[in-house]
Amino acid sequence: MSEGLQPGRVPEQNLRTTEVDLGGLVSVLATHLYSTPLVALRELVQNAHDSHTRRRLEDPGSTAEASIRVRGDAARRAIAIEDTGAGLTEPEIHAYLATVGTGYTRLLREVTGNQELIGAFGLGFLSAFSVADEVTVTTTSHREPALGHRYRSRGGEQYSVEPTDPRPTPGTVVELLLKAEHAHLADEYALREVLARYCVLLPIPVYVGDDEKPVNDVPVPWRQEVPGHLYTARMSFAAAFGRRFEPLTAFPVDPVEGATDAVGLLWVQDGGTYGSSDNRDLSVYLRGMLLSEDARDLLPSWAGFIGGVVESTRLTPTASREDLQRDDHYRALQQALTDAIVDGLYETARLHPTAWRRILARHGQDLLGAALCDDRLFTLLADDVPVPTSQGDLTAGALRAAGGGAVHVALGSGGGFEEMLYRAMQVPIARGDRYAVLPFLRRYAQLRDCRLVELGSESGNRELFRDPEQPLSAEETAWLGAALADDGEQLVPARFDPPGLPLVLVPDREAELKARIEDDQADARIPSAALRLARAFTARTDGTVKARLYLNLASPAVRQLLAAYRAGHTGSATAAGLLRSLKVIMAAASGSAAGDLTAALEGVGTAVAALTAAVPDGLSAVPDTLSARDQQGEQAK
Ligand SMILES: Nc1ncnc2c1ncn2[C@@H]1O[C@H](COP(=O)(O)OP(=O)(O)OP(=O)(O)O)[C@@H](O)[C@H]1O
Repeated sequence: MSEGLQPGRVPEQNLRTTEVDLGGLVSVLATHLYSTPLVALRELVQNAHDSHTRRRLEDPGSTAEASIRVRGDAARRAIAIEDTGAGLTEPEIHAYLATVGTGYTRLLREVTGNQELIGAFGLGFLSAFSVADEVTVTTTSHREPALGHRYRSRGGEQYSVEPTDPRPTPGTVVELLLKAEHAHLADEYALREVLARYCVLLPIPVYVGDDEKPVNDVPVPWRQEVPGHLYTARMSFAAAFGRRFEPLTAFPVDPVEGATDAVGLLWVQDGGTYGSSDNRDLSVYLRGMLLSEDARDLLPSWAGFIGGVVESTRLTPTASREDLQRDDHYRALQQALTDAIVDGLYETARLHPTAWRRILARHGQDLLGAALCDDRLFTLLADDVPVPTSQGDLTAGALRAAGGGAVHVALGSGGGFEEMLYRAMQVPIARGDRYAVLPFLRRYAQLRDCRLVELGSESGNRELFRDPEQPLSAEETAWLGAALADDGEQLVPARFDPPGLPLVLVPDREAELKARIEDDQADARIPSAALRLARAFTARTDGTVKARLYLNLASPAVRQLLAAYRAGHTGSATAAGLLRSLKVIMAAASGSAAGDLTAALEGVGTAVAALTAAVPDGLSAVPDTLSARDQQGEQAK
């Protein structure tokens, strides 16, 4: 390292002061700091609110009614924000309002420790220039009620202050002459809607236009002292706040000693969710002002059905105050919210059975996934959450009872021979291909000590396909395998019903599932915790056996075939070829691809031709060494 680059070695006489290009800085702060022009409104209402708090601290005897009124004048393309707070003296205008990065509010909070004061950075006022061509501030300080001052600026870089008539009572009006592209902000309907959300937690009433009813008059449940009506208050707040969905239930967020001071309300939203849908909706307030309308990352990823509002003084906003620093407190709040949801769902199950039933019906799929991500939820939901089955939604307990003590789950996407058999027996089968169903039932079976029959896996099929009474010799098995099975198929001698069915091909659903969840796309569709579990379960299959070919040794056709083979009957190869064709045709009919259907159909014709070719000549058998084609050739001659 050269000497000049070492820290702390710059000679004193070389030190220069950094120049600020004020115009550039103002433009960046005013137009690029915030993501939406609506933030300017929030900042100005926040200043009005701080000014009331300041007035209360400095002038406790004041009898002035604290209120904020926002007016829109579409014809003049103007908005005015009016408060009856502390006002500003002329030196304060220069020192605080017109000095970027310095505000009185932060000083006041540091001196008084008052946590209701919102302002911190001394930047918010600049946002007015992001929406307005011209900003006028007319103010009278409560310290000098006989004086009025008017600040005026276009663009924020230069400003003027001139004396004017004092306001009738101390306070401030900030007037914005809007830029053409922001003219819509002057519409009072729009103002009402925006301010109702931004100001819902502010204690001072905020009015729009000449309204007599403030936009923030919805009682805040966690500030109520009427425990008797608390649930009703929570539901009304959630209904007023949740824009997209009705609430099904609502529960509190309470401070956690040593972890977070956050308070608020969470609710379960109406409106169906699916495994992959994410309607998490959380608004975060800091000292009463809306900081983030989409703080979904504070909620657990499995909680796609939760909406809510929280406020905390310990979260640290970014300078734009539209997002939060990911610090220790943020993480503590994440944990607290997860716990609040779990506790809230327990409370709902216990105290509000009707709501609980609706939640289970609406969000069954999401809850299956949630149960896999949190043990407490698994305990709560294991016996209540509906599982999709071949006979509609059933709880795991009902599935188990109907399955004679075992829970049956199909790994495939419906259909298939094994499912058909169970349907005939009236046993409901859970849809293992649906989101979270299979890992949920595996966990259920493990914890509740019950048998899980996975149709489509080797072990599940063993339930259907019993071992043969007499095992085949290795030589016979090899001959049958070569004659009947295609690549990736494993021949399994067995016994099953009905006896008329000689063989059936069953794809290995576990191998199919493995291929599906190892697909890159799975990451986007399935929450990671559920995916991890599912992958752990399919790790036990290597996927080389794609299908099992169960051969029914109880079937007369197969018995006959074996007898012919054992007797060295020359027609056994032809008969085996016929069964092979039958296998392919049946698999095609049940929707699973196996072998070449056209070749199989041709094979039937060839076999029939071969078996009938000898009859006219009175021959009892066709030479075994000839292939079907050769036989046809012979015939043609
Ligand atoms: N309506 C008002 N009444 C009285 N004083 C005001 C008003 N609006 C702004 N001020 C004064 O101007 C200062 C600067 O305001 P500005 O909005 O830029 O920053 P802030 O509110 O202090 O901090 P932040 O950037 O965090 O909002 C405030 O600290 C306050 O002293």
